[in-house]
Amino acid sequence: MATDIHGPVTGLATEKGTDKGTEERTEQATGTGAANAAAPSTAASSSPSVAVQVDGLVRAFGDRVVIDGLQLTIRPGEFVALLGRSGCGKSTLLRVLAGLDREIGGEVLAPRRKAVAFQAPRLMPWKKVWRNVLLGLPGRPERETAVRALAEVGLGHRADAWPKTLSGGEAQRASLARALVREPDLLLLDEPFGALDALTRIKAQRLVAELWQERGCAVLLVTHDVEEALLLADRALVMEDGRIAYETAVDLPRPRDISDPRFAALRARLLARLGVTEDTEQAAELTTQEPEKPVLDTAPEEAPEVDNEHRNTGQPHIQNENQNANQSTHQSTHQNENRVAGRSTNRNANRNGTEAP
Ligand SMILES: Nc1ncnc2c1ncn2[C@@H]1O[C@H](COP(=O)(O)OP(=O)(O)OP(=O)(O)O)[C@@H](O)[C@H]1O
Repeated sequence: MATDIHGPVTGLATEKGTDKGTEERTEQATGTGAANAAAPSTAASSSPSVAVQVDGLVRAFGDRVVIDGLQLTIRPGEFVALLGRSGCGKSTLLRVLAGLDREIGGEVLAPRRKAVAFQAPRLMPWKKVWRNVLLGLPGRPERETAVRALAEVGLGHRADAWPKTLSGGEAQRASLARALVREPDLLLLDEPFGALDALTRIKAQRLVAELWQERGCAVLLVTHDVEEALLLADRALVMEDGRIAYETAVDLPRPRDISDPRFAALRARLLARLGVTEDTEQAAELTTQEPEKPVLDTAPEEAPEVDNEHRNTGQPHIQNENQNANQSTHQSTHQNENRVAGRSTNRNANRNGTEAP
């Protein structure tokens, strides 16, 4: 499975057992920028309460500091949405977490098993769909492994198709199958629905919600869509000035209903925070009723249990408000076109005939 070590300094990856505990498949990377790339590696730490821990992350391109002392914690199984204005560094952060960018400062702790799905499905046109799904997997994975993953996203019947014969939604699902086949403890999604039409997008959101609930992995979803964030996530973050400037728990029952006044209130508040609200007065009123929590001014009520002697950077922790959000049980994910992300133990039983995108 995924074994890449990220960061300019290699950390020690641990794989203590064969069970799926995220805490036992965690890797750490530390760095203080390219200048310190030869610093000694640190031992990987593990904690049952943390899937991702980022302390003081810095990423600059030339003179331009895009990520500037960022702090982030994601719990195992937590679904987090990352919002922010274009160019604020969301994809850069995701690439760091994915281990695709090593020129960093600060410390990053992430599961060894992680997978990324981008907005563009990035399928190799000269390989059949099932071979695309297995791309990059170590060993000699069997076709059946790919077919199973494809079946999970409703594409089992297209295993032998060529990528160019897939629709946009099908290609995105194949990309998702490629991520899932890695059995990630952390699934990184970079605007995966951005290129899809509205209906396909809704179906794809449902599919991701169902897969998340079945798999139980932590998810970080980069999106520009506030509603999408609120439909899917336990917690929504806003990135600004190279940091997580704001976060809010999405403490709403699933499946979410956009007509729920609490949904509307959260939406207005997030839009206001992003500076794109159409109704500034309403947002201001809502903000007054329930004040925003600027992350960097918030005392850590529940500091994540990170057993890491290198973790004390003296920077404030991110408060996490979503202890139980992904533990709630729900009946169906298809009650309403505007509802997504219901928990089901039997996905097929709850699809109510609705096809995946
Ligand atoms: N390899 C690179 N070299 C130089 N600059 C880069 C590189 N990658 C990203 N940047 C710059 O870093 C900034 C953040 O980029 P990033 O793609 O992370 O933003 P984003 O928040 O994901 O934007 P969007 O929402 O538009 O996708 C941008 O100004 C971008 O131009």
